[in-house]
Amino acid sequence: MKEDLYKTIVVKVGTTTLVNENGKLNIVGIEKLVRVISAIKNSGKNVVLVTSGAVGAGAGRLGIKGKGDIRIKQALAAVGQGVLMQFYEKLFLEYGVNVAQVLLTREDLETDIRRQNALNTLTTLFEFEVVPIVNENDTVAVEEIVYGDNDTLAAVVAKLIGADLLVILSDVDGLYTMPPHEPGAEKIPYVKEITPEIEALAEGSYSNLGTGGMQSKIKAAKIATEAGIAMAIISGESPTDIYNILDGSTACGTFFEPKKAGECAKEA
Ligand SMILES: Nc1ncnc2c1ncn2[C@@H]1O[C@H](COP(=O)(O)OP(=O)(O)O)[C@@H](O)[C@H]1O
Ligand SMILES: N[C@@H](CCC(=O)OP(=O)(O)O)C(=O)O
Repeated sequence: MKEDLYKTIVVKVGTTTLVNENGKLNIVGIEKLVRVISAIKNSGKNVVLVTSGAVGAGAGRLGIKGKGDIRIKQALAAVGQGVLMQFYEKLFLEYGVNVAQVLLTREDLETDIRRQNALNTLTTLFEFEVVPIVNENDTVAVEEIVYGDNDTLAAVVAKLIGADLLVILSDVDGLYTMPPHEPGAEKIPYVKEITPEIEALAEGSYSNLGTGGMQSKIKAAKIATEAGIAMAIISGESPTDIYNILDGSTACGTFFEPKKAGECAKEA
């Protein structure tokens, strides 16, 4: 891994990578991810893991099917968040990496004093060489003040901590010209600029588990690249691709070029 290309990295993992369709945890997938993040951490970089999956894991634990209304989702998240953290704790500890749970709401990141407190906590965790594991605080985030998708949350956190790379792991290995289950869909390997044409390609989620689909990932890419942060969408099945990205490759999944300082975003 190149030492100086990317120093602070945010890795976001979606429910579709963490939880099987039957609601059980994807043990092999989570183990692979934890191993990669631990290796990156041990190479001396700062890493934040933004994890989804609380609602999905909670539904699996209680044997509840379907997404349900907001009240049900909040209760499921309260159950599933503990399930996820217990598993992350166990796996990261095997590699000698300490982790911390950080639950945030949009209000926390949009209120000056609370945003500063969140930043202080995250930078202090870096000083202690801890990997912060972030999720939205679903139990208290109600409709009007919710991000609702962790892609946006991950981009906002990346901007807050001055990250230089955001990697989004999904059940799809990048942005396609149309939802990948449609015949003729082709992967777009490199996005220099997020134009309205690029935005128009992205649709919502087609799975029972995911939230936001490709639309929220492109929204995240806009926030990140406009803040000068590179972003990649890669398959959750191959987290080792992150090593290649850290070595400077832009050939994995879809790579979004960051804007350079002084470059202005074009009006839509
Ligand atoms: N243009 C597109 N390219 C790729 N995926 C797309 C596109 N439009 C919609 N999608 C959908 O976005 C999904 C990924 O988002 P989502 O279901 O929210 O999963 P995650 O749990 O990774 O956040 C894909 O499985 C795909 O069906
Ligand atoms: N905060 C929610 C995740 C919301 C979300 O964005 O999900 P996903 O589309 O799977 O990344 C949870 O933990 O279930």
